[in-house]
Amino acid sequence: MMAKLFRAVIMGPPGSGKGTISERIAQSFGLKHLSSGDFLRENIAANTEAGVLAKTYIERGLMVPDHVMTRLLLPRLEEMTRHSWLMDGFPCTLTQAKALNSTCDLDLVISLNIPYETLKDRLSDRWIHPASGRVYNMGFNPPRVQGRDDLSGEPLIQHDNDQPEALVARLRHYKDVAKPVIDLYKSKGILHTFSGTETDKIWPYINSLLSTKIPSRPETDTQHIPLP
Ligand SMILES: Nc1ncnc2c1ncn2[C@H]1C[C@H](O)[C@@H](COP(=O)(O)OP(=O)(O)OP(=O)(O)O)O1
Ligand SMILES: Nc1nc2c(ncn2[C@@H]2O[C@H](COP(=O)(O)OP(=O)(O)O)[C@@H](O)[C@H]2O)c(=O)[nH]1
Repeated sequence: MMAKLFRAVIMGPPGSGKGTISERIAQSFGLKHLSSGDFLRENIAANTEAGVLAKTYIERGLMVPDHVMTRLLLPRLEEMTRHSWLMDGFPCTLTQAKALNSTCDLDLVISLNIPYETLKDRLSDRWIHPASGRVYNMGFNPPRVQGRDDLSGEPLIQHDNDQPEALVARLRHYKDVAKPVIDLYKSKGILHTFSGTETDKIWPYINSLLSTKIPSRPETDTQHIPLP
């Protein structure tokens, strides 16, 4: 049992490997992987009031407004008093970061810095199982059966906004909104940036950093657990 709970955030542009690396961290260190996208999808599927509202933005390829995100996520994080967690996809604006700040003290922020050409190649080949958010890449981690989710066997889809035409605008938007968030975490001394073109080469550095911060594996439950 770890003496202190560990709270971390992973940031990076679309396609930088946040989800992929989060899963590895969750498996290796027992942190719960919390994903803002998964949480939104669950609220949409459950037809909650916030889910219905969020859907109207997501369907148009827009970010969900800050006040909706914070109202949805912060109460859930406050409930996670007994768990160490890694948050993927939140905060992504300064307003969200300040709101998170007032709820908990983060121990560490991982920022992924991946070249544009790499993001473009990865995303044009990203396939998603919409119900679970499980992600595949035809070269890097292909499904066992082409076009089908490994666990459910259901069809995989591609998102229009993963295609190169939409990517430039998404990246520009990410850079604009993420910069003040990154500056905030840098000023707090908790930011760690990793650059490269291959997740398998970045991973050992993240692994060894976390090994110095999290001495033992805190929980036996290694599964990805979306927020309740
Ligand atoms: N922190 C957030 N603030 C506002 N909107 C968000 C946030 N996180 C997620 N969303 C919205 C916008 C996304 O289009 C949608 C799905 O999120 P997500 O599953 O993270 O997919 P994504 O494809 O946009 O991200 P990425 O490409 O970085 O994996 O939810
Ligand atoms: N070719 C390749 N694909 C990768 C690598 N790392 C992740 N991917 C794939 O790239 C896509 C984006 O990764 P993902 O983890 O979803 O990134 P996120 O958008 O930041 O959460 C997915 O299809 C991954 O399977 C890598 O090192 N090489």
